[in-house]
Amino acid sequence: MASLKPLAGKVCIVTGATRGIGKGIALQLGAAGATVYITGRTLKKREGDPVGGSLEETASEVKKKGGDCIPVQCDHSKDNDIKALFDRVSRDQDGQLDVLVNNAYSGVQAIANAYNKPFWEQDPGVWDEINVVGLRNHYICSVYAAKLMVPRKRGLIVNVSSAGGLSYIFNVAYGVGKEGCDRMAVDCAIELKKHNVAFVSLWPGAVRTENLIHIINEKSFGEGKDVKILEEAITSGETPEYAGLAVTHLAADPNVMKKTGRILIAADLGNEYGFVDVDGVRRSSMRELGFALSFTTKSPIFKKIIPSFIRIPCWMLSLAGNKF
Ligand SMILES: NC(=O)c1ccc[n+]([C@@H]2O[C@H](COP(=O)([O-])OP(=O)(O)OC[C@H]3O[C@@H](n4cnc5c(N)ncnc54)[C@H](O)[C@@H]3O)[C@@H](O)[C@H]2O)c1
Repeated sequence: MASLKPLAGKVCIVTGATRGIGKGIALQLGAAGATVYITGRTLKKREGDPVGGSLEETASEVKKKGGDCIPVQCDHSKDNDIKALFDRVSRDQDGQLDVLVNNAYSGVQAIANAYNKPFWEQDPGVWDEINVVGLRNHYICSVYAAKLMVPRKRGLIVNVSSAGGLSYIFNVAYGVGKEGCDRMAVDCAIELKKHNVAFVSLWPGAVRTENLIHIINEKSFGEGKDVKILEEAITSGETPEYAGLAVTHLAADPNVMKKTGRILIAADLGNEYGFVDVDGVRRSSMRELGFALSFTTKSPIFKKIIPSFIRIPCWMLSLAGNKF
């Protein structure tokens, strides 16, 4: 009997999947029936690691959800490791790669440590901590993925980005990196379109990852009203699997090429495809007027009184970038 799972027979790579959003995406792709290659530097569980997470643990959880998961140790700051990953997938799968999720990120702790410090007071190395894995590596992975996808005339590449690509959040190196992720999706999509390969940028909302929860417990962001609001947004935020549901629905969408070259907000995809978070919560998009006003004015009343279908159009959102 044919499998009913929507991604049966699809081959996916999720980079940086030992924990956090990468793990959430791997779990959902696996549950949807895909063969999922996951990458990271840590193969086995490390005792005493305060954040935790390993390739073996993610692979075992993906398998429990019924997916096929292949862990590949890969340091995404090393070009040779990245090339070896794509060589392996090509060899194993006879050149088939359907989905690449560029998610690996090494900057979360650095961002927290530098919170509220202007760029000139930060160690300039923070740029590399954030953008070598979080931007440069995404480009290199995309080159190798496109080499596999273009001849087969199908595929989907997703950059995991954030609203930091639109306007200032956290720090300069973060925002420039996120805007780079978004622009990479837009520009690569122009060149890939005639080959029927889609490239999008995905903005999750605040996500309660293991790493961020650890950082909050350690008080790495410091103290103060703004920190409290940030911490509340994270602790009540999306589960890491919500971004996974977004990617899974995109990967299963026969019309995904209509979305190529665009920035997609995870909660907008939840509304469009009709999914809620794995904890049962309907997530709000930053494009919902009530949500946006409540967030900017720090007053929950707008979210309560303005219906969620009243939305800010995307063209108006881009004005918040304020670059002209
Ligand atoms: N957490 C949030 O609230 C949130 C919201 C929106 C967007 N995002 C974005 O999602 C992405 C993932 O963030 P996260 O919060 O899950 O981060 P995280 O720190 O929890 O996880 C990052 C993953 O990348 C891996 N990694 C780091 N350096 C690596 C390297 N050199 N080689 C291989 N793997 C490496 C880590 O081991 C881990 O598996 C980032 O682009 C982040 O900006 C996060």
